[in-house]
Amino acid sequence: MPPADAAGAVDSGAVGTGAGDVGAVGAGTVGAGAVDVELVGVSVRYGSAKAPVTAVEDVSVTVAPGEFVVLVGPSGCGKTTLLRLVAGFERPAAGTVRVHRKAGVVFQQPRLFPWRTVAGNLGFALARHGVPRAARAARTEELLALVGLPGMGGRRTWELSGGQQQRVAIARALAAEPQVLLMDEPFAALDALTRERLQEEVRTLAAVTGTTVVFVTHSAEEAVLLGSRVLVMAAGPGRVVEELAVPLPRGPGVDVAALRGSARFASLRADLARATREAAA
Ligand SMILES: Nc1ncnc2c1ncn2[C@@H]1O[C@H](COP(=O)(O)OP(=O)(O)OP(=O)(O)O)[C@@H](O)[C@H]1O
Repeated sequence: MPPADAAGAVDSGAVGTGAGDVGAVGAGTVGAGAVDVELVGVSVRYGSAKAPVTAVEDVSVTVAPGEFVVLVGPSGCGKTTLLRLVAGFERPAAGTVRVHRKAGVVFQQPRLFPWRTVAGNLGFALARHGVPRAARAARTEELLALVGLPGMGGRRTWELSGGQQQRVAIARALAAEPQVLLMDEPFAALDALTRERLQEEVRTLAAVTGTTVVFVTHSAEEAVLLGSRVLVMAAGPGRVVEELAVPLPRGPGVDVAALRGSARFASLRADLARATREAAA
């Protein structure tokens, strides 16, 4: 992801358009049929005209409001490329990308401003989002409470653990009140315990707030735990080859530890592992 996006938020309903596509969609509206994200026949090419690399080819995906869609697949199959398209950081060579509501991005690395405090980082994002100065302190506290860091606004970012920094990055993305959260392997750099905690928090947060999430991971366990739907991709060129619905319970009352240990969870994870093995073959 480009450093220019260090603040981690996409300010408007991002729309990438390619050759022969249709027009833009404004932020803050939900299109007919209640779709938040639409990719139709999308291809992305990198490289030069003489030596093009087709990163993804003819991908069509729709994401409904409140869905938690996870992209999995082997390295190089185009997961990040699809997320970057939705974020508006890439333009398709063919096909259409429409994002009907405001999107925010969380990267693998927190990318916080080290010269600002935690509150300073969030205040910057709130200011960019147009929140008046007088309202920023209260909103900062609300965001910190939401990600499990109440009262931590005065801390320097380099005083925080990796997990705490990533929580701040999630709070920063939430500062713009996105209805669509785009998360690119956000927990990949964290230790196993912190990762599990944040998985549970994001799972609950998405269910409670109704936020739509598109999430990239390499982990079948993470995909099944978080996703209401998992899209399995294959490489060469990148494409979606299988889709798995995950009918597991969600929301604040769910015992996620028990869920992880359940036979149903194990069976879904095995189904996904088989599908990703086949995709990589
Ligand atoms: N800026 C770029 N220039 C040239 N090729 C690129 C660029 N970005 C990605 N690619 C190529 O596009 C393809 C898809 O890359 P992408 O990063 O989307 O895959 P990925 O599934 O997210 O991979 P990983 O799981 O390793 O992060 C790869 O072949 C990659 O080498």
